[in-house]
Amino acid sequence: MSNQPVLTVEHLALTIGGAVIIDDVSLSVAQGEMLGVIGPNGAGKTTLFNLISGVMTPTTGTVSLEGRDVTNQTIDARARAGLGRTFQTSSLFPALSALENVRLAAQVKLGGATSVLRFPRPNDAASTVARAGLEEVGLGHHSETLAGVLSHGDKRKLEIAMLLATDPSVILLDEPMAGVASGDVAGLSDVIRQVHKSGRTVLMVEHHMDIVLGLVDRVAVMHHGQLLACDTPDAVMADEAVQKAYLGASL
Ligand SMILES: Nc1ncnc2c1ncn2[C@@H]1O[C@H](COP(=O)(O)OP(=O)(O)OP(=O)(O)O)[C@@H](O)[C@H]1O
Repeated sequence: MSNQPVLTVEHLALTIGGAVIIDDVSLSVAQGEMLGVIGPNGAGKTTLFNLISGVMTPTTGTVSLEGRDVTNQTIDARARAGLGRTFQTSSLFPALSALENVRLAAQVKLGGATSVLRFPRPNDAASTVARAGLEEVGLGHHSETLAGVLSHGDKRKLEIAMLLATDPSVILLDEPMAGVASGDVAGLSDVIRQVHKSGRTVLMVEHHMDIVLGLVDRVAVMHHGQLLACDTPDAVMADEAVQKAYLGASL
């Protein structure tokens, strides 16, 4: 991990119909860092991801990627600049195989027409990238399995493989453990750990506190649209304001 910030948000704010959703949030994430984003329901975590990824435009403030202001850039332009994102809801094509799903994502990155071929040439560039992505998330043995019949845990891994096929330098994971059976959580967090270890910068919204605290370098705590704390897991756990935000629940 270097100290060079790869993602910076400064004085980010979003007001909708008079309601303040995000309130003056500033933070920066270093190259190769893994940052967890936690906070009670409705705290603004997903909205923060929406502002970073370009799904929403802030009322004020800026988002910069590798020192370049991308605040007014489209989602696609940010993706081309190296920002990748998963959503809380699944973004898979259930009737296509795991390999075909990742292959489509790879085709988008490689350029040219996207097409779904039942028998793609096995060694074209997109297939090669897709197979590597599936191997990286431990789904190599499921390449011909239809995405729709995979377990929730494997679907999440497949979404990560699709993201990897677009070769992002910064990855936003929005509640990757949502809906995943408890027995699959450890395997999925191993995959996320590996993705991070391979040098990518990762931001992750996650409600499973034990998972977050065990994976990340720092934790950002959102509360009522504000950034309450952003520090190491130990420092955040000891922070009184954070404890209060969780209504006295022990973290
Ligand atoms: N487009 C919108 N219009 C109006 N209010 C919105 C909009 N998007 C989000 N909000 C409100 O902003 C607040 C923050 O929502 P957000 O989904 O970012 O919270 P969250 O921390 O991700 O919550 P959760 O953990 O439940 O997913 C909520 O009160 C939500 O109702």
